[in-house]
Amino acid sequence: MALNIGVIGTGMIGQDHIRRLTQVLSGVAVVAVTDIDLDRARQAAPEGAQVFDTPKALITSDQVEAVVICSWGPAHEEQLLDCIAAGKPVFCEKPMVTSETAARKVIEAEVAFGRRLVQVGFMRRFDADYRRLKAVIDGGTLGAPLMYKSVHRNASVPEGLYTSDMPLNDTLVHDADISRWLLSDEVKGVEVRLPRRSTRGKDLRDPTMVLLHMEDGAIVDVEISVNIAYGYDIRGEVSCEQGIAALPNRPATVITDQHGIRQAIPEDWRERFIEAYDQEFREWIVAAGQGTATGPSAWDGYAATLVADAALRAVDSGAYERVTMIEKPDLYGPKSARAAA
Ligand SMILES: NC(=O)c1ccc[n+]([C@@H]2O[C@H](COP(=O)([O-])OP(=O)(O)OC[C@H]3O[C@@H](n4cnc5c(N)ncnc54)[C@H](O)[C@@H]3O)[C@@H](O)[C@H]2O)c1
Ligand SMILES: O[C@H]1[C@H](O)[C@@H](O)[C@H](O)[C@@H](O)[C@H]1O
Repeated sequence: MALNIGVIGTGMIGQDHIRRLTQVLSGVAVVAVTDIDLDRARQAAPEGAQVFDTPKALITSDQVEAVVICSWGPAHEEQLLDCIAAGKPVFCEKPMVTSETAARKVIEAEVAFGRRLVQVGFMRRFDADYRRLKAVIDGGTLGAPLMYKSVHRNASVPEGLYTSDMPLNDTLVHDADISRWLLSDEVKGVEVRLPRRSTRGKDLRDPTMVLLHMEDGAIVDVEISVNIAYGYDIRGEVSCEQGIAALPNRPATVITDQHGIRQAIPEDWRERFIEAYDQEFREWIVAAGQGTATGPSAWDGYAATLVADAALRAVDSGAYERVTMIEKPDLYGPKSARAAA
């Protein structure tokens, strides 16, 4: 029997996830959709799916067994809390929420419910290249990780919708999460450096350099550009005591013509992480079918939110900003990040 899903938010990624849930993956059916733009929801609705007027009506509908949230970050808190109140497994796109207070409310609600329901859309953890990179680090043959370089480049971001805090509370959250996961460690402090602005970014603070200080002493340098023009370029290199481990270049057809010899670069996240998104949903469908969630948790969403908040403070203060986490509830596994890895 297929798991009946309701999708909230039918913009770019909502439509892409509806495509994979209806055309790529099995064991699942999209039976309901909603968006504040109801016309967009109607256009995106797969055949036979009901269009709901509000997220709450969709979440509480008897037809819907599990929910996928693809609305804007600031809307996630209320929708997540409604899913938890309804006891329904929920996949929530990153950022889980956009403030520490909201993140703690989600954690408190899930802990009170007593079972994991939330998976956050940190798809890099499902990417085969990142998984192989982590296996090398965890294998220990290169010794302890000392530094990690995370390069995060978007060709462009939607003007007007992508606002000045978003390099830190929408884009950086991926690098924060993947750093914690790859290094099996928590972030204890954040610094931000602002280079000369790109004129392509107009009013945006772009590019941005962020230093994440990890508990074990490793330092991550994150280089974010959200208007780099040439494509979606994600790089990662871990520098260890006895060697370097890096993400490979993505294989792409080698084109030779009058302009030279070249390989195409993905246009955006949909292309670069297509297999990773498929895999994150394969794993989500299995867990949601059992009434729970695995994968990146509300705790991971909380941790990334704290890093984003600290980075935003660091922009204002120009100083090192500490990240202070609450004690990890048992629901989210071992207290130490290393034991949890
Ligand atoms: N994991 C990834 O790589 C990845 C990639 C893209 C986007 N995202 C995340 O997915 C979310 C959506 O991004 P997008 O690029 O699809 O944006 P988008 O603007 O294209 O789509 C968002 C949609 O949500 C709708 N919406 C906003 N608030 C709503 C509300 N309160 N209730 C119902 N509908 C609402 C909007 O009308 C819009 O149709 C964001 O949180 C973004 O950070 C993640
Ligand atoms: O919402 C998107 C998405 O998360 C992409 O993966 C990221 O590269 C972008 O910077 C962000 O705006």
